[in-house]
Amino acid sequence: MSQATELEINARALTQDTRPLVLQAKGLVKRYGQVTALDGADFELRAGEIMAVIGDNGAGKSSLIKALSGAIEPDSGEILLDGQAVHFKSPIDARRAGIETVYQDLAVAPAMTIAENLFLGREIRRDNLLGQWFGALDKKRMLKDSIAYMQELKIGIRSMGQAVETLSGGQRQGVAVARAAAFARHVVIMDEPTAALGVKEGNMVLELIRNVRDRGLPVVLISHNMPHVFEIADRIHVARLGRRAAILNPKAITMSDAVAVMTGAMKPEDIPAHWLAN
Ligand SMILES: Nc1ncnc2c1ncn2[C@@H]1O[C@H](COP(=O)(O)OP(=O)(O)OP(=O)(O)O)[C@@H](O)[C@H]1O
Repeated sequence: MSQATELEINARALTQDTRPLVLQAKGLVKRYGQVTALDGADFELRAGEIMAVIGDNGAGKSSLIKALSGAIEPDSGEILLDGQAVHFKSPIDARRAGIETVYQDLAVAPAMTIAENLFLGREIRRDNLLGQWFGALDKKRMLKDSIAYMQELKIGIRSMGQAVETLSGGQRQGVAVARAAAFARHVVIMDEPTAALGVKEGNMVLELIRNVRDRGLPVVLISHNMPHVFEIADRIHVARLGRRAAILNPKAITMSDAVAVMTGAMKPEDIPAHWLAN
């Protein structure tokens, strides 16, 4: 082994990330007839990080995220949450396990208020006979909790009683992110959360994603927007041909380096060691 390589390996070992793995996938395979969407895909997410997932069209990003969030069942491979094997048969299973997903097409109910949206499907019942027998809702408590969540995430919305349809795109996305952050116990997955937004609104959502991470929830962020990825990601998972081509360190590379790995212009075996994240 050359001295340089040995030094590089030692330097990497010294800075090895020791934060626990929250979510992990090993060798996921998913076939649709003749098409192999996932071809032995690995994935990892550590506590306290934002992991961006990038890849060309058809690279298997959505299939990976769907497997992690219970929307599809892989044909083979393993998913581990906090080191324990999990088998999600539906998105409800993943939610119960503490994984919340925010989809691109905004799963908010426009005619309902912000507070109602935050608690949609998880309403708090009154802690008395009316609640127990007739399912009466504790609206006061939900309103109070909504205000607290939105303040914690620094989302500036004046009234929680406002219908979501009266909000801007960025604010709506904020409601969807806040809901996920409020209920996720382990992981928040976001599929292109800034795709439909203008510059200012996109930046607001990026700030929100940082707040979610800083509150202690690791985030998986699928995005085609390279500047956003480089602005916010701690590490970058590159999906290619149904596999993980590399985990890159955004602080050590340029956007065109990432694109080279994404497109295959840079082969995984040729990637310089200093481009890689621990
Ligand atoms: N339900 C499905 N039926 C058949 N083929 C599918 C299905 N879902 C995905 N595929 C195929 O699997 C491959 C990977 O798709 P996937 O959507 O995971 O990629 P992606 O990286 O998210 O792409 P994009 O950026 O275009 O959304 C593609 O060739 C796609 O056509």
